[in-house]
Amino acid sequence: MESSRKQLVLVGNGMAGVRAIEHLLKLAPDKYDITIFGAEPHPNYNRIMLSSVLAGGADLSEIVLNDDEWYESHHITLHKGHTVTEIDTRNKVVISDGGILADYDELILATGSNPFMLPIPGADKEGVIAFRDIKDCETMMETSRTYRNAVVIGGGLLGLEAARGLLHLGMNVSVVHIHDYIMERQLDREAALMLQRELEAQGMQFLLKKQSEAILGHKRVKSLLFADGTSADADLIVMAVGIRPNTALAEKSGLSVGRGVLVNDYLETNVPNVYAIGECAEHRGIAYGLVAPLYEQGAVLAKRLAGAETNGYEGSVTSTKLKVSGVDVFSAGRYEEPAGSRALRYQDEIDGVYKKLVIEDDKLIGAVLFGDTADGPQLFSLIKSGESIKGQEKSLLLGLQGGAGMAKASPASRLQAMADDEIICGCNGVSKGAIAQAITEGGCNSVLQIKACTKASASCGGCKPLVEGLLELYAGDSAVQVKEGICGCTSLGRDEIVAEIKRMELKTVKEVMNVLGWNTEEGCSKCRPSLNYYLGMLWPEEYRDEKESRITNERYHANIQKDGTYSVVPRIYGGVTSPAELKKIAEVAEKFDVPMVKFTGGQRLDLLGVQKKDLPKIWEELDMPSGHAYGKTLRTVKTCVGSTFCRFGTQDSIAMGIRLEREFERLNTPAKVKLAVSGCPRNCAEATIKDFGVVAIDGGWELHVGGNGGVHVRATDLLCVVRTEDEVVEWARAFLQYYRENASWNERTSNWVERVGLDSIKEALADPDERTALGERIGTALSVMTDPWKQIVNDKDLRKNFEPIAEEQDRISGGVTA
Ligand SMILES: Cc1cc2nc3c(=O)[nH]c(=O)nc-3n(C[C@H](O)[C@H](O)[C@H](O)COP(=O)(O)OP(=O)(O)OC[C@H]3O[C@@H](n4cnc5c(N)ncnc54)[C@H](O)[C@@H]3O)c2cc1C
Ligand SMILES: NC(=O)c1ccc[n+]([C@@H]2O[C@H](COP(=O)([O-])OP(=O)(O)OC[C@H]3O[C@@H](n4cnc5c(N)ncnc54)[C@H](O)[C@@H]3O)[C@@H](O)[C@H]2O)c1
Ligand code: SF4
Ligand code: FES
Repeated sequence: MESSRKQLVLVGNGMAGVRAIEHLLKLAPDKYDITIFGAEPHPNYNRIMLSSVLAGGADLSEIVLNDDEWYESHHITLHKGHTVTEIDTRNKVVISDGGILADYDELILATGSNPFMLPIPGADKEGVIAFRDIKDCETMMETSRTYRNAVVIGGGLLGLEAARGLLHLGMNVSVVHIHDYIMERQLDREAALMLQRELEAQGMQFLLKKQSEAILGHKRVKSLLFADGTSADADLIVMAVGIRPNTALAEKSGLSVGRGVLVNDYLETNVPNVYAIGECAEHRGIAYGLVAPLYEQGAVLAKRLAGAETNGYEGSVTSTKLKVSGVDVFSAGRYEEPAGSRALRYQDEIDGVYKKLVIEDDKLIGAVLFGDTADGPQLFSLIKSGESIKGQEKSLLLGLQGGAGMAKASPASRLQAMADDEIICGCNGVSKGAIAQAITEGGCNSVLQIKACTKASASCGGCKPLVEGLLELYAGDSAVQVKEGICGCTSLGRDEIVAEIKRMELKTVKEVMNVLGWNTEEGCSKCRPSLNYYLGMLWPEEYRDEKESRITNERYHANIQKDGTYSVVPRIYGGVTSPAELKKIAEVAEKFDVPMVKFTGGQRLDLLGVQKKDLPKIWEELDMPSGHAYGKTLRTVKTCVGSTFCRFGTQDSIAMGIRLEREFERLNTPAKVKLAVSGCPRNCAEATIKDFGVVAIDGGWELHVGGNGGVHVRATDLLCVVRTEDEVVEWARAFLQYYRENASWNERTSNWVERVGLDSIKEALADPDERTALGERIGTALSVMTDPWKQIVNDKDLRKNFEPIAEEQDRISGGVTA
């Protein structure tokens, strides 16, 4: 039987197009058979969040907006990885590069934009990319593992967010900008200079007034040459110099195209039954590059397609917020003072606050805020409403005040006066009405619940003050301040989870998720390994470790390398080996054709480039304990030669190091733990950048904690000075157990010590009874830990996990990666 539904085809599986479909499904769920083509091999994801992924604030798996199941459950045919190459508007059919044909009654084009790539010589070299999609994000993360110098061309929103992410990844980052100050499309000079200073303090370098002329290098980029003859070293160049609406398909198909595909207030193009929305569309001369207007367009188009009444789309006023942690920047409307306007400025160089309001005919037409952006959402709503702010200008500049009238009103009465369809969360297109409904009818009583229910505040976070205001307005006393959850699956923080696991004696990951009301069925790559760790830490003797909740390296007890091979690092206590041991390692390396044998920074031998299938055989032949170079556990104890051989040495650092390594090998810890022992204050073993560092002094030992030699170098804090080797071990046991019991999963001691403060740790460990109790608990944990490779080598079933077929199954079923 032929379907009575009309055929709707969407080209472009991105934020604007899919949002329109979501609206349509609510308005007219049965009207259309829907087919979506998407050039990217992913379901619809939140492009905005790519900046957060790069900066370490989110995982790629967390940014999916509509997963494959969503398409299936709404009977949408999704062609992922298919680019539509032709539209036959006469016969109403589209054709993809893979040869798929789809008839349409109505067709939506939502093809987004292409990043603009400067057409300079060398722009096609390896290492020159844009920042637009998941692939670019992955390339940057991958590149940062091998290369040092990154150059971002373009000091706009995208360029600065990319630069911040690359800094987080440990690269040296220079931002090249063509003007004499950054973000000139959103900020005035004063705000831009304050921003630049702040970003420089974070480690970013700026090359201003630079015209890029050529990219040099053989196959891969080596440097960027400027018109003034100077150059910058570059292993990676990210171009962030603006975007161009992606109109090629529309143009080829005979649609009218200006800067974007031309549309009227109903998002109709010049060809009947063909619509365009999102960044590819041009409406009243504007092609937008932010999501809020695209969502507004999507809502109008959905009404049009559903046959519901709509006044059409009349254009949008936009606001932006830079998503860089530690920096608050907000800009809305006209910031550049057009003729006939007046500006009010407030600048506080001590606290780093700058505010500027632009006023025309007694109306607020623009605002720039730096350092204190709390009033941003309210100022933005005044800009949009166009109401008079006469007499209120100064109070608005210095902070919103109470009184009569909208401009003077308190935030609560201001929110009350807003229309229900006014958008509160621009990033996710959530209206005041939708949030109010979630609170009054949906029972949400915290910002986190509103986020889970409506997506408001889930992206840039700029609307959070408004969401909090609405919560206060509608939930009153029942509103609860909930701390940020450990991930998007729960609103509970680490301490609450650990306390509840203990109180209710929860014993499995699944049980914790069920009992504590997880909002996802399977959890995610953040909460699953965390829960696995907390359960193992709390119930060392009973808990059965869940392999599937471990990160990939821990599941295979080996570090996966960039080419998909693995590494083997046998344990060499204290870094002291013997000719016989070296011979054995050499023979194994030769026998299995190991491409590289290398000393690690922690004084161990690393066999690199090993195939997964060979891992059990290599470990069997080595017959040495695992060096645990892959896990969140004790890695190595680095030692100097100490008093046995060194003329400066006051104590036997080698013996101390070996003792500590034998004591704590295999210990599960929240994050990796590195130790070192130096035989005198010259500190050749670099103990003061380790998680637990021991430095010999005359008549005793200094114990140092919380050091880190990685991306964010941190020198240790002195915990205490002790006299004997036994005391060193006693304090090490107490410190490590206290860390195990109180830090969050994946939190290095350096971050933990900073967070909780050294004094609180000293206080907790000061009491000898408490140290003994902690020592006993770590003893229990250590007593149940076994060598993983001994176990695998002797277990036929476990060995099967390393066979190629298991590998393929694992790839298909997916797992946690980190
Ligand atoms: C890193 C980054 C951070 C950002 N941050 C913010 C922010 O904080 N706030 C904000 O408001 N905006 C932000 N933006 C901009 C925002 O992401 C875009 O405005 C928005 O994604 C545009 O939506 P769209 O659907 O029009 O285009 P897109 O999301 O780009 O979707 C278009 C899709 O169509 C596909 N496509 C193109 N041609 C074809 C074809 N012929 N056949 C099939 N598929 C095709 C493309 O592959 C793409 O997947 C950011 C953008 C980036 C890159
Ligand atoms: N937080 C946010 O809202 C956010 C974040 C990222 C991206 N975006 C959006 O994504 C789109 C792309 O962002 P964008 O920053 O690339 O675009 P943009 O057009 O806003 O900024 C590009 C910047 O590059 C500079 N530039 C141009 N040519 C240059 C050259 N040859 N050398 C050096 N600098 C040069 C420009 O002066 C400008 O400041 C925009 O629509 C933006 O709004 C928004
Ligand atoms: S730390 Fe002191 S004892 Fe150890 S090698 Fe250096 S100088 Fe010698
Ligand atoms: S405005 Fe960005 S998350 Fe709401």
